[in-house]
Amino acid sequence: MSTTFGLSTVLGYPRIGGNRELKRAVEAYWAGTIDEDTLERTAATLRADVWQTLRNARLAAIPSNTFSYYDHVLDTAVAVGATPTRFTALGLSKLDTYFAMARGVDAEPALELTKWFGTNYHYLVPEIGPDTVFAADPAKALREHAEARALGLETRPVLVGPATFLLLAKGDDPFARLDDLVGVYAEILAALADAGVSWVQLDEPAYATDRGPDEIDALRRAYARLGALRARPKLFVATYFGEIGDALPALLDTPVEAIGLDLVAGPGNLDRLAAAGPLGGRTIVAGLVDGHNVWRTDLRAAVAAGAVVAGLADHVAVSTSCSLLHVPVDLSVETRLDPGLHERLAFARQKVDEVVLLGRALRDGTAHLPAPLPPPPAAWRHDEVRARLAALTAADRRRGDSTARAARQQELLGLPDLPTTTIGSFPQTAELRGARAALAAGTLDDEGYTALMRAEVRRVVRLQEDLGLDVLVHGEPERNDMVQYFAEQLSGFAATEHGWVQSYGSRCVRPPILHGDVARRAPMTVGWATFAQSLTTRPVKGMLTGPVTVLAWSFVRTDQPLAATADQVALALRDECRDLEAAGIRVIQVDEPALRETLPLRRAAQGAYLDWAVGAFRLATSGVADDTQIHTHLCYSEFGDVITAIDALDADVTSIEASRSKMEVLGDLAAAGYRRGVGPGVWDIHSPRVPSREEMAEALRHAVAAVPARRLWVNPDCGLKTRGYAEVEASLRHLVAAAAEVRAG
Ligand SMILES: Nc1nc2c(c(=O)[nH]1)N[C@@H](CNc1ccc(C(=O)N[C@@H](CCC(=O)N[C@@H](CCC(=O)N[C@@H](CCC(=O)O)C(=O)O)C(=O)O)C(=O)O)cc1)CN2
Ligand code: MET
Ligand SMILES: [Zn+2]
Repeated sequence: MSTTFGLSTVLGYPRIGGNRELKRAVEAYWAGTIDEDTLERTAATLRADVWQTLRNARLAAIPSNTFSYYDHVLDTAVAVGATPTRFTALGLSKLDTYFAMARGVDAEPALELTKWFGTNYHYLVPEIGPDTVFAADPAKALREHAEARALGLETRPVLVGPATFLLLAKGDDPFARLDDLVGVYAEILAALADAGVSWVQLDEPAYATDRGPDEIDALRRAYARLGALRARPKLFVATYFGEIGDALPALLDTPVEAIGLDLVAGPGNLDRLAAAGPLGGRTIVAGLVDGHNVWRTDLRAAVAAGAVVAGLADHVAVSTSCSLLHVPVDLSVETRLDPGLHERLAFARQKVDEVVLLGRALRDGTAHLPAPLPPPPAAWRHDEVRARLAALTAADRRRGDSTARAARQQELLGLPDLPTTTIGSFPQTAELRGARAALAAGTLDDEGYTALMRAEVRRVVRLQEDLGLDVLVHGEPERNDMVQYFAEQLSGFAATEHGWVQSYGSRCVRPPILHGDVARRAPMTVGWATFAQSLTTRPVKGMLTGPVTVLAWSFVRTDQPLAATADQVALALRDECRDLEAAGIRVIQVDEPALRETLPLRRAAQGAYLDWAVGAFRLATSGVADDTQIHTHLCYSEFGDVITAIDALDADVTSIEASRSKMEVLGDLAAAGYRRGVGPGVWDIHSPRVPSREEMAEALRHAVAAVPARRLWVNPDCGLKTRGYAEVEASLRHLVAAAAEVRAG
């Protein structure tokens, strides 16, 4: 059994498989077409593949327990016995109880799903209260460790650390339960030690966000206590996603044997380490390879940073900045990427090689490092876009007075109080996805594809007219994804063929790669919007994705400030808005669901971010006349921290996720002086449940108490693409009826 840490490691690796095998297996299990054994066999194969890949790459220290059927925070909840009684009471098998927490069942809504720090990964929020009875259940970690051992590998089990686990939980003061929870972690550590585990990784990324002195003290106490256990594995506390400030000296006060620092998102961690004084024989695990972006590492700069760490610590290991969960699996299968781009990229598999290379370079010197990259291709530069950006003035981000705009728009649109609408997408059926796959495979031509999509738009418009919705959408059938669709049409972006990344549970995305200056080649959505508008006399909402969200859900260039890149995207969208307006579209929605997601974790950096984020949105939307109504849509977050920014977007109408938080956001908006149109979602579209007319009417009555009816819109929480038609029709029928009922008073 090795007791040194090893020269190189990764904090985690993608678990979905190179071809999304996990998605297919899990969805098949849910559909009842495979049984638990078959699912379990697929999962074991995927785990073995990952371990063998890491071993073959000669990675020194290999993690385990990084696999998950749905989410690693949920796995940790299970490991500490924190399954809420409302789920244990269902009397299901262990696996089905797990999936019930993740997805809900008829009788019980799922745990809340929310953003994992600043990423597009979503975790399930543990529900912890004074009555939660913690109990150690190390079965999964033990099993994975044993599986790897059977392959001849000694691995390091990974768990979310106790402090971060509670800081992510919701309920009645979860953090007050830290002492109890640490007791359970002690039992888990003892069980792992019994099985011969020599190192455990406990992840504490919550300390990259602002934490008070009490929370930092609590971290110190927790690890002092775990460190004092007699029979335990060595402890590696991994932090990531930024600078951890005072949490570093706190951890150094404890006996933990290794500390991981993100030196990509948190370069200041290096100064902090230098100021920390003697490191007492500890291993510092230097996160030098970016786990959250796809660019190849500047190996010479990374070795230099690693050498600084080596000068401070007795032992250094090289690692990724965070888990590789957030990047695609393997670049080598991308055969259609431009060679000038391909050579600049590293996906998870390639990043493992970089980590190994860096570990060796720190030990043996830099003689064997590959040559540095040539400068980026000249064709990535777009001088016209740069000149346009340089010529912008404040007036380009300003529209007329919003109250006057609202009056003018109402005159033209003639909508009732409590107008009804949807957020954009209608169900992405197997037929639609199949048609897109056939188009890509060359078995369906452009004309055939367009005809199928138009037929779908026609169907969706008729359905909305039949349901009696007031502002219609075309349904987005032609979009594979709300970001990728635009990226595929803009210059400056590349799309991958297989570059899937887990977003939540079995749902994946293929984030495009934004490598050069962004420019619009041609209108991107006008044909679809005008086709839909030609089918109805009701207004059809044009549908675009905003600059912040395009950046957040892409892999973005790092050679210029994000603000500049966002403005380039905004200019392309500005032109699109104008073209939609010129084509007779009177309402345009520019979605910004990621506005809150990319808010910097530290308050000190938030103001500057919100300035450029709001500025880019306004640049995109201020080119239209005052009588064109601009909507925006926000979801997947708590919006308390960004309410002022929402107002500053200067959209005429904001639809916002609200059904699970019981319309709380309306009070926040009113308090911040928000006087624009608002559509708090009345239907939680993340669940297959069909809400009744009564419950939506009830939510609306709540809402009219906070917002006058003429400013209140009625809509679901988000788009309907992941739902089926049966639920969508029934729910929308109830939604329209609820609006009519509340309108009638
Ligand atoms: N980028 C992004 N991030 C987001 C969201 C979002 O919409 N987009 N929404 C929030 C929640 N996250 C989500 C992430 C993914 C999905 C989602 O539905 N993903 C789909 C894939 C969407 C897609 O890319 N579809 C493609 C490819 C579909 C596909 O799998 N095709 C089959 C073949 C088609 C067939 O015969 O069925 C294949 O490639 O094997 C298309 O429609 O063209 C999935 O995992 O199933 C939903 C929400 C937050 N973050
Ligand atoms: C994640 S926000 C989704 C907005 C988009 N217009 C849709 O309806 O799908
Ligand atoms: Zn949404």
